[in-house]
Amino acid sequence: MALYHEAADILKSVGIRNVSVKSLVYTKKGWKSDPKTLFALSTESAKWSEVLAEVIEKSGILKIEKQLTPELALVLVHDLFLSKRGIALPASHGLHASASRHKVRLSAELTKARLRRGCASLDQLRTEVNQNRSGGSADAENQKTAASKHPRWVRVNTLKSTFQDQLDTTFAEYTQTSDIPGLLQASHLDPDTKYLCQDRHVPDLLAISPQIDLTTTKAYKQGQIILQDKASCFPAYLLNPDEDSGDIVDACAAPGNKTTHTAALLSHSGSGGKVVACEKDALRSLTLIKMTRLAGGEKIIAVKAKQDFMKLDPSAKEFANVTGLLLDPSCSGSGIVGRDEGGLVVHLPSTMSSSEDPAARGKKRKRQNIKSSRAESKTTTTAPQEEVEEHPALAVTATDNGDKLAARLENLSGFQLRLLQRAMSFPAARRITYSTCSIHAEENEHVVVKALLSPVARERGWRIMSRGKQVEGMKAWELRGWRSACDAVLDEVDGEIARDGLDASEVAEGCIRCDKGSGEGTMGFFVAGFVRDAAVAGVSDKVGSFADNNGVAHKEEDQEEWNGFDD
Ligand SMILES: C[S@@+](CC[C@H](N)C(=O)[O-])C[C@H]1O[C@@H](n2cnc3c(N)ncnc32)[C@H](O)[C@@H]1O
Repeated sequence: MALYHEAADILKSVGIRNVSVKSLVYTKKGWKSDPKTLFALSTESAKWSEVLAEVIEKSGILKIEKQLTPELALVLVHDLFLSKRGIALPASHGLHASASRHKVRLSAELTKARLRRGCASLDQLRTEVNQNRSGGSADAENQKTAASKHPRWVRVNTLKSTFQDQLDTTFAEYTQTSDIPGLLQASHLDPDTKYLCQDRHVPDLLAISPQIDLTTTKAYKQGQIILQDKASCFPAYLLNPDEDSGDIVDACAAPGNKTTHTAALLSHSGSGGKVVACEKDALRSLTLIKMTRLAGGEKIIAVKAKQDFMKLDPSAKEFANVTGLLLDPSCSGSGIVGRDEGGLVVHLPSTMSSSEDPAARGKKRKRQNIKSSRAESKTTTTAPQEEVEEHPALAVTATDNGDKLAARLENLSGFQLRLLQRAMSFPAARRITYSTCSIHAEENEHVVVKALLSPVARERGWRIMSRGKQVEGMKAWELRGWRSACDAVLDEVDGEIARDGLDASEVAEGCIRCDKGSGEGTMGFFVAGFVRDAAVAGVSDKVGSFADNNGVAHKEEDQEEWNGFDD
């Protein structure tokens, strides 16, 4: 029966790829299981995962039942104890047996987990779980701490509403708090009261108590509010469209959070410019179109669906008025913490690594996705609630060893650098923002410095947008780029290429970082801005190929297909 395998796949995606259960179940066609049943099992198992992960881990069944991935164990154990009908498979089925033959041991662990949480009965535990208050053990407490550091971020979509309107309607019953730690503490102590906090850096942004689900509200359904992590709002805000802006290209746009944010800012700038939103992936292009419509952005956003940004011709007439570009390419996703958009966190029981268990290594598994899940699912993650969909195939995982990680990061940063250099070749461009939801310097400061040293940047006069020239909220943001990471690239190229007056500390100070798990309540993120003078913009260029740092020309056809991790 496919139900358990499919639910396990969904939990894996929620945990690793930061996609919501709802969008996974209802946007993908071809599930063998009934979508309603699949949604219910996945959601309930995720809700119970904090308790069940503890139960499964302590029972040790993953060491015995090699065919069980942590996700499969979660959904089976969920139904074994918590579903009225039990496991919906014949008792003789292998999956049924792999869980039920450990029923006594699992049941004992469930009782202990319940007692650790001070619950006299399973019904009481159920109430606690439903109220998202099931933390109890040290492990669970650690995981809960991570989750509780993330409020739910809400951007008011000013294409459709105003901040004040939303305060007066959707958030009328909320109690205001002055900062994020205050919001999280109040939400923890008093989970029945709704709290909010107006953001002090980004306009039209607010944080609310993590346990609140806004996806059922009218404002959410009508696109008046968008669930978007604070850090993810930085790129459009840093780009700072003003009355002199022309058009803005969003190079890697889907699902469209930053596109619609840019469109809102541009429309209020009074410039009359439009946003050209480019997305290579066909399926994600559909999401982008949907989000554009929902956000009321059809008039100002021109979607280029299934369009590879590298294949645009920057010198084409249609881009003659492009003064800004927002580049938010696929990345390792190492800054993402994986919470479902409905507020769900998937906690997975840990298991032996393949190196500890040679028998598990070469064992042929029936399904490709199950093959990789054991290793990958060792991470338990919590996360932002924005609309996200990813291609996780090449995402960096917690289990990547040093060499593998370095190779992946090198591959990714090469791709990111090529996109950035291409952005720099738009003739009338004066501002670019480059961002990733990665914490790795290779994808961040290294790309920035290499881009600044590249021929296209030098010929066209691109500089880092210094902190002093940034929009107020970004200037005020304290966490900046890593100077040592900028130095590392400059030291490497020293002697080969002149530094061209690049000052590592100025570049690092211009870069903006967000730490996941900090008191700011954001995911891990990086953004940098590039500027050049209006007088320099307009210089024509030989487009279609440009030299990299080593003088090697990259032609469009050379651009490697990349399916990294996309937020
Ligand atoms: C990090 S996501 C963008 C998230 C988006 N900016 C948002 O905030 O909603 C990266 C996106 O870039 C797309 N992409 C990757 N390479 C591309 C390329 N060469 N041209 C256009 N889109 C590309 C991916 O398919 C993915 O949808």
